[in-house]
Amino acid sequence: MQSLTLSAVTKTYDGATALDAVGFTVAPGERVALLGHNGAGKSTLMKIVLGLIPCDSGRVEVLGHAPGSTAARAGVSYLPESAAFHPALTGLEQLEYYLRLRGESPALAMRLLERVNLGAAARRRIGTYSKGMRQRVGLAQALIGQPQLMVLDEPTSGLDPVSRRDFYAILDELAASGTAILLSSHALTEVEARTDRIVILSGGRLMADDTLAALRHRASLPIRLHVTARPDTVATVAARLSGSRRNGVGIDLFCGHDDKLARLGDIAWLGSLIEDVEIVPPSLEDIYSHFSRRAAE
Ligand SMILES: Nc1ncnc2c1ncn2[C@@H]1O[C@H](COP(=O)(O)OP(=O)(O)OP(=O)(O)O)[C@@H](O)[C@H]1O
Repeated sequence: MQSLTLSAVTKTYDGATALDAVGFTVAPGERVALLGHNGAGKSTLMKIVLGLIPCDSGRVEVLGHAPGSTAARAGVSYLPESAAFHPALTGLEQLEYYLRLRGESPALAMRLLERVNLGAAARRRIGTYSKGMRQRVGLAQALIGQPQLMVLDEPTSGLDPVSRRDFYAILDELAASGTAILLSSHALTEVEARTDRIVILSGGRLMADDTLAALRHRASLPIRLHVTARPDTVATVAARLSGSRRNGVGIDLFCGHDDKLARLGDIAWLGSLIEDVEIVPPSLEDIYSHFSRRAAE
């Protein structure tokens, strides 16, 4: 059974279409990134999955149940983009409060805070926390009850690079134990490395739904071969590798997937004139622009 199934989901606000026949699935243990420009429909989709708003038509199944039903809510957790907490409560008190609301033992609060690296600050008021620390309280809250599906709306905005890495390490652990994760983000570089599948929305329509490798293949964008020549050979190397672009001792060649090996052969042929070569595939940013642009055409 899929953890989340959306099929032909459509939603309009006062006649304006926010989601147009969107369909995709998230399997247990899968980490899926939901990408799209501002207004693409990401938050609308998440609200429908959480059962906060209904869709106009289509089918949504959350852990095999209707969104917002008691059974679905028991297995789903949510982290909004800017989690707001009571500034006068300590992190520990806030977590104990959420645990009681979910019918769990408040004694679990400290363990959850330690898991998100907030053990030392647990007895400080949330009003004194940084934005990153508040976001981690939000993550601790989302971990209550070992959710089977986590819905995370731009979860790493406001986190520093180390906190982001720690955050994704926790998501990896959860996914490894079978939790399905749907997260929206504008930080494409981090999503590229830390998710299994990419869903791209544009103007409420689904433009792409696949692994990064498959999207890369479909987009067939040029691959960059970055060649570093020895300082005294750069002009010769640039001339021999026709179609290249020079930048100091670096020389860039662009080629398609199918002629990559032939181009690498040309480079290898130059032997000791070359110091190094790096293969740079199109980034998620390039792929995202490709599929989003297609939507506008
Ligand atoms: N309550 C509402 N009433 C009317 N229109 C709405 C409402 N909520 C969202 N919309 C519209 O629906 C469209 C999709 O909005 P949504 O918030 O889902 O996009 P998003 O992808 O989450 O954007 P962002 O990245 O800015 O959060 C937008 O055109 C938005 O203006």
